[in-house]
Amino acid sequence: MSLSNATTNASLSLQPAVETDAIIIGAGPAGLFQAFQLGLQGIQAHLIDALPHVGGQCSQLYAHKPIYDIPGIPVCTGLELVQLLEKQIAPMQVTRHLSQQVQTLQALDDGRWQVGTTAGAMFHTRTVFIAAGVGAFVPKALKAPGVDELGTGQLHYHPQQLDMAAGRQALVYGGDEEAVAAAIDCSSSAARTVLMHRRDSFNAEPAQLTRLQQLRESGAVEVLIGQITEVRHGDGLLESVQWMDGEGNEHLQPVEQLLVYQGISPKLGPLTDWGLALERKQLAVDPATLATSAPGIYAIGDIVSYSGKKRLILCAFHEATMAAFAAAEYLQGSKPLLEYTTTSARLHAILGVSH
Ligand SMILES: Cc1cc2nc3c(=O)[nH]c(=O)nc-3n(C[C@H](O)[C@H](O)[C@H](O)COP(=O)(O)OP(=O)(O)OC[C@H]3O[C@@H](n4cnc5c(N)ncnc54)[C@H](O)[C@@H]3O)c2cc1C
Repeated sequence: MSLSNATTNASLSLQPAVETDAIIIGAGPAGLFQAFQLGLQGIQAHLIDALPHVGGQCSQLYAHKPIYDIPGIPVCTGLELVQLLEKQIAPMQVTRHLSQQVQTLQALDDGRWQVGTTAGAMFHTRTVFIAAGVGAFVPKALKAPGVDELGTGQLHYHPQQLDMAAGRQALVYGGDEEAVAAAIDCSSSAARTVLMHRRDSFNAEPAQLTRLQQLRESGAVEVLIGQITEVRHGDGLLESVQWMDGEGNEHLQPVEQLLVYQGISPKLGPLTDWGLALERKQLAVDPATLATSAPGIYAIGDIVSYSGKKRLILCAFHEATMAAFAAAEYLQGSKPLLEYTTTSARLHAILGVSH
C-alpha cells in the first residue's frame, strides 16, 4: 500500500477486529525495541506505523548520517541502527501494519482498548504502547482546487510502486531524489512522463541527475518548471492540471496519473484527542512504569514528558524496558522475574538460542 492510502477514512473498509495483548503505535527505534522487550516478557505485539517502512526518524530523517551515542556501538548510521534492531527483534514474530496511521483509541467495556487505523484495520488489545515520536510521518498534501473531488487511484503521495503509471500520461510533481527516481522509472512504462518542479534544479545523486538529463534530451521525460494551480477532472476522473510557469503564465497539461512528492513530515494528528493527560503536547507518564493516565496504556520515546526526560534513543530503550516490565505485571497480576538473557533458559527459548 502506498502512502497515498494513509489518508483513507478508517470507516470505509472495516475488517474484523484482531484480538491481541499488545499494540505498539510507531515503529521508530522506541517502538522496535518495545517489541523486543515485550517479546522477552512473552507478550506478542502488533506494530503499526504511518510510514511504509520501520525506523521512524532514524530512517526518515538521517538514514545515512552517523550516530555515536548508542551504548556498545561506537558509530553506525540511522539505517544501520534500524537494521540491527530489526535483526534483534526477528525472533519476536511481531506483526507489522505499515502505511497506516492509528486514528482512534477507545476504551471497551471489558477494560480492553479498541485501536483503529486509516487503512480500516481494527484491534482489540489489553495494552497499548504509544511510541509516536514527533508524530506520524505523513506526506504533505497537494493544495489546489479540484484535488478533493478526485476519485481514488489517480492521485498518489510518495507511491512505492509505480505500476499505475504504465501506459498512462503520468505527471511526477516534486524535485527531490524520490521524484527524480519516479520520473526515471515511469519513463520506461508510462505513455508519457512529465516531471514538474518549481525550479530547474533537482536534489538527487549525480548518477540519477545524469540519467534524468539523458531522458530529457531524448524526450522520454519532459521537464516543466512551474506549480500546479488547479486539478481538472470530469466526474472525478483526472483529465489535466492547470499550472503556472515562472513568468506567471497559466498552461494546461493532460494527466491521467498524478504522483506527488512534496515531502513527508511528522504530524501529531489524532493522538492529542485520545483523552490522555498531556504536558505541552507530550504524553505525561510515570517514569517508573511509563504508564499514561489511562490503565493499560504506556508511552515511550520522544512523545513522552516526565521530569528530566531526554529525547535520546538510549533513553527510549530504557523506557521500553520499564514499560514492558510494568505491562507484564498489569497483564499477569504479578511482578515478572528479572532474568538475564545470558543465563535464562526461558529467554533462550524465546530468542531461539540453541545450547
Ligand atoms: C537529524 C537527527 C539526528 C539525531 N541524532 C541522534 C543521535 O545521534 N543520538 C540519539 O540518541 N538521538 C538522535 N536523534 C533523536 C532520535 O532520532 C529520536 O530520539 C528517536 O528517533 C525517537 O524515537 P521514537 O521511536 O520515539 O520516535 P520516532 O523515531 O519519531 O518514530 C515514531 C514513529 O511513530 C510513527 N507514528 C506516530 N504517530 C503515529 C500514528 N498515529 N499512527 C501510526 N504511526 C505513527 C511515525 O510515523 C514514526 O515512524 C536525532 C534526531 C534527528 C532529527
